[in-house]
Amino acid sequence: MQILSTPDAQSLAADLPPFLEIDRVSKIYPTPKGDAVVLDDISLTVNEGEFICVIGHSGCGKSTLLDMVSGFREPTRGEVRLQGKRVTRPGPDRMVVFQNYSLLPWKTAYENVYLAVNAVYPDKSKAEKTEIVRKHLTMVGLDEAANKKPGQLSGGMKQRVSIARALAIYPQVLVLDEPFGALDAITKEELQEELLKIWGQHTVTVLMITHDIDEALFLADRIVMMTNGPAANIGEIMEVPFSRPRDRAQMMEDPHYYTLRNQALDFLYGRFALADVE
Ligand SMILES: Nc1ncnc2c1ncn2[C@@H]1O[C@H](COP(=O)(O)OP(=O)(O)OP(=O)(O)O)[C@@H](O)[C@H]1O
Repeated sequence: MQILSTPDAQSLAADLPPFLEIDRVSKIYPTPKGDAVVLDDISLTVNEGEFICVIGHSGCGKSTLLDMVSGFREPTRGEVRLQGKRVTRPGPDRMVVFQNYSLLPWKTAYENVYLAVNAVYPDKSKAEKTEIVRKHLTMVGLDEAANKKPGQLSGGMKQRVSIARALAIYPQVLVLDEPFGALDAITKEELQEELLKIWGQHTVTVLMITHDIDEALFLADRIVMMTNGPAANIGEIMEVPFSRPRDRAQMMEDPHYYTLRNQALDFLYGRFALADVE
């Protein structure tokens, strides 16, 4: 506040590009039956440090959209910019956590994280890299399991390793593609709380796909609700007004919670319900 009160600082802030911009992005896949327009003219601006959840029916193009932020796919039209710089390929400033963990099965939890840190920070000393790995495994509560391989870990523990690995790179943006979709309800709630704690400690902007409205309401600052494909777009953006740190029980006692929940349900199962498929 103080800093922005000087005219110079004000004009500096005004000159800065938005943190993350999805600017009139469309994605068209060529198919044997002709071009398939999956996403049509999507625009979204995300502030630094925001937590965004994206919801929408299966196949509407959520992964395609976030893949264009992570750089795994290129927009057919439009562009994604991070701090004014066009995204054209994956990079360590944007880390992704998938539902299926994608850990190397023959490496321990420690080694999985170390490999990523070593690949991005080859010039750091071994002691520094070890410190980063240890710190992030501790952060996700995995000190004890550091020397176990993925096959010896539960689904929740594997996802903790994936999150530690992504954050150990110190990305600016963390893309989470249904990270808790395969977990049981209790583990999922535990990991949601840990994710919020970690997000509070790191300066990281999160974009997360979920099918779970309660998860989105608990985690997000804004929920981006997508219309159905083909040619999907953003149908509505819901601001989630609950203060942080959030307390799940307290939130669920707030009548406003149910108003928002019903609004999201109405969007998905009323206005944008999927037609019955034969
Ligand atoms: N490489 C590709 N070529 C052609 N079509 C594709 C390709 N990749 C994805 N699609 C199609 O694009 C559409 C959107 O897929 P996408 O995986 O982005 O959806 P989604 O909303 O993430 O789905 P889900 O919630 O089931 O993961 C789907 O109809 C899918 O079949």
